Amino acid sequence: MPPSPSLPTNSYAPIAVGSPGFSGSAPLGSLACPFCSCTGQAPPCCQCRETVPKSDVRSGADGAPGSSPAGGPLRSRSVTAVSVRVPAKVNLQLSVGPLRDDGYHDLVSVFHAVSLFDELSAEPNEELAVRVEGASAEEVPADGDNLAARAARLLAERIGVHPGVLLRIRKAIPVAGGMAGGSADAAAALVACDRLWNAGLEPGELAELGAAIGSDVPFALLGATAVGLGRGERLSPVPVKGRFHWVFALAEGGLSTPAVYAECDRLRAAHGEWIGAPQVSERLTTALANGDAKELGSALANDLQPAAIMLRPSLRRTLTASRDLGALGALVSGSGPTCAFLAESDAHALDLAAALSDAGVARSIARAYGPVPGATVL
Ligand SMILES: C[C@@](CO)(OP(=O)(O)O)[C@H](O)COP(=O)(O)OP(=O)(O)OC[C@H]1O[C@@H](n2ccc(N)nc2=O)[C@H](O)[C@@H]1O
Ligand SMILES: Nc1ncnc2c1ncn2[C@@H]1O[C@H](COP(=O)(O)OP(=O)(O)O)[C@@H](O)[C@H]1O
Repeated sequence: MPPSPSLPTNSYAPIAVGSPGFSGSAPLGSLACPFCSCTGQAPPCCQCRETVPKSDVRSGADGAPGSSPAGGPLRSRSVTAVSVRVPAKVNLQLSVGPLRDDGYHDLVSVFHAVSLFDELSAEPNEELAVRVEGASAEEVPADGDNLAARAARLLAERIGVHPGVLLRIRKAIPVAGGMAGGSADAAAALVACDRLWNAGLEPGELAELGAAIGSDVPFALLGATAVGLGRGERLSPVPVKGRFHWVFALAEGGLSTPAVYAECDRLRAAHGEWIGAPQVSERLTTALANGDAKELGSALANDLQPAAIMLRPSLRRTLTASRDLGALGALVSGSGPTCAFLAESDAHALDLAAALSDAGVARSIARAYGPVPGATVL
């Protein structure tokens, strides 16, 4: 793990990765559900049982709603296969601080989990093995370099078992698309293997292992909407009212995350920009709390966007087209090259998706809504 970062000054008290309070802890000192704006109950609350489809509500192997997806009570019966569904993310705000000595940047990253899911199943096997299928499977390593395999190995080392597991991954999240698909699969592998091997780790312990794999893995475990500080791994849930509707323009080929960060540093140096500690946008968090899509659309911001456009100039056309077609907001998702567009409603998202498809500015178009829960045992 990289050394502890200096924190930006804002009102968010991050949940320490590794603490038992990692999952479902509340921001701003109140007990709040991360899926909606209610403050009276631990999640899932009465409200999101209504607003989140039943299949999105976290459930344990016994199907009891509300039991912890990542961890949960140690089970004594042996498990033969575990399937986990895990969402993609879009960064609603991605503010990048100066380059740190360890090669990372301090961030304010407002993560938002959306209903575009990879699925991973884990079953006993003699050795650690990976099979990948689905969209762009050929671009994903099917060996020990797969982030899911690395996560399973790390968990096995931690609990002292042989990593005998076959991981089957069905990809729907674009590869190297800025939607954290690899991190999602690593999170799914942690949850699945924890259950398969009866490890019973606390959600915070899984998050700590996840952070050692990649900065975005703890969020893929937590899901919903959360502010990530440090390198993005120190999370605080953000209250959201209702649901937001998104259209994603998937690009041909990916962008390398380290290359985009390096280009961001290069552009800043070339412009002689002074970079201070990033701050959470109150305008954005207020829009989320109020369920105000119009306001959220104009508060979206990504410091990596100029770098992504520099490395992939065609993204400028994609973003411009969406604004012309009436999106409430548009931005590059994380390090790109996927672009995210906010719609007013489900019907508006359908129209926007059709118009973007006709405009021919993307390899393919996907629709999704957020927030949704993190890695969840099916
Ligand atoms: C940019 C973001 C936005 O959420 O994700 P993507 O959009 O690519 O999915 C993240 O910061 C990516 O997180 P993740 O993909 O887990 O990155 P890591 O494996 O931890 O780091 C890969 C590399 O990205 C750079 N990096 C990552 C995180 C960070 N806070 N500062 C950095 O400079 C470093 O060069 C690092 O070596
Ligand atoms: N399970 C996985 N799914 C996707 N990519 C993976 C996986 N394991 C390793 N990778 C590698 O990680 C790189 C980044 O992938 P991904 O997480 O999808 O992108 P991003 O960091 O832009 O969100 C890919 O180029 C791929 O080589």
